[in-house]
Amino acid sequence: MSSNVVKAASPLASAVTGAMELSVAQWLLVVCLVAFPLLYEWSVTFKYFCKMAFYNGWILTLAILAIPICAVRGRNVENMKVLRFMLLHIKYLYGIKIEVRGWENFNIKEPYVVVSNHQSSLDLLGMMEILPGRCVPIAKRELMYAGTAGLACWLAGVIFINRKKTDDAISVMSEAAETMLKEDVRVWVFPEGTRNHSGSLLAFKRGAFHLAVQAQVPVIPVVMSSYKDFYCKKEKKFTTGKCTVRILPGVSTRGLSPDDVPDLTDRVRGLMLDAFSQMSNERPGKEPGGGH
Ligand SMILES: CCCCCCCCCCCCCC(=O)SCCNC(=O)CCNC(=O)[C@H](O)C(C)(C)COP(=O)(O)OP(=O)(O)OC[C@H]1O[C@@H](n2cnc3c(N)ncnc32)[C@H](O)[C@@H]1OP(=O)(O)O
Ligand SMILES: CCCCCCCC/C=C\CCCCCCCC(=O)OC[C@@H](O)COP(=O)(O)O
Repeated sequence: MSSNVVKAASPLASAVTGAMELSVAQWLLVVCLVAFPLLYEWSVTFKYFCKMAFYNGWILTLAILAIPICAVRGRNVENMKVLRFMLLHIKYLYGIKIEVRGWENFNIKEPYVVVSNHQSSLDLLGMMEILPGRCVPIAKRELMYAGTAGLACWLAGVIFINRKKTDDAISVMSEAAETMLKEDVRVWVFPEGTRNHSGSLLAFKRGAFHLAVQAQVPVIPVVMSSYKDFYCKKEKKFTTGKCTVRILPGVSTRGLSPDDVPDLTDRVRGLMLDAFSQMSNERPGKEPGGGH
């Protein structure tokens, strides 16, 4: 009888002894494996940091794959296609539905300058969704030093500007005007010049419009709807959601001179602000015609 009791208790006993034999590192692993999913579901903030860390980490990792493919061509705008195809799936990983309107406005053979609003690094998703052929973004110089992503950007012909040195930035953009025409390249600029998640548009810098006037090419405004429903840096919120990207009709710059740039800038910003407000009113749960 007593030997039976000993036998019955032995699996439990050996499990307890086994558990006690776990090293500190193994215990930590067990706690992490249990705590991580619980915390992820329970804390909106924890989820936000995990999703942002993975977003950046995944881009840096994808860049490792992109670099050797792009290196075959050397620094070349055609490499932008490689980056685009590498990044297109991220919206599925994050459950972000992107609806595009106005594709027909990109049906222009000649080069043009795309200007779009800049809410966060997530803009990369909307940008890659619609990026036209032979189109490169203008980016702050700091991005060039973002490890593998910086190198991939350089190989894809991204134009880097030093925002701290206006003269340098202007001369890089003047060079870009020549390259656009000589090499049939389109340029994507964020005229707000920095990320802005205030729910509106900042004042526009004029570089993009000088560029378009110098090259005498149209400006095509692109507006991405507010991410407010699924992403907010301040509240540390990042859920799934929907974003609408609208490509507006091109604005001609033919015959315009540098003196017309302020007016052109205001006109394009006005068009984009109208579209942005309209799209904010269309957000699910909002009455059409209601406020933001
Ligand atoms: C797999 C791996 C994938 C990796 C990811 C890949 C994707 C990466 C995507 C990356 C996305 C990254 C996204 C990003 O990184 S966004 C951040 C970087 N982008 C920008 O900043 C672009 C927008 N900025 C501008 O256009 C600015 O105007 C610049 C930078 C040019 C100067 O700004 P600054 O603040 O220094 O000066 P200012 O604007 O007060 O201008 C001063 C005066 O100069 C005049 N002026 C301006 N321009 C020109 C010109 N061309 N010819 C003649 N004149 C010109 C202008 O009218 C003004 O005069 P006035 O009017 O007051 O008399
Ligand atoms: C070994 C070195 C590791 C470095 C790690 C760097 C982490 C960065 C990782 C991945 C890069 C992701 C590419 C995201 C591209 C979007 C860039 C972006 O949105 O830049 C912001 C810029 O428009 C405006 O800048 P500010 O709002 O003025 O600030």
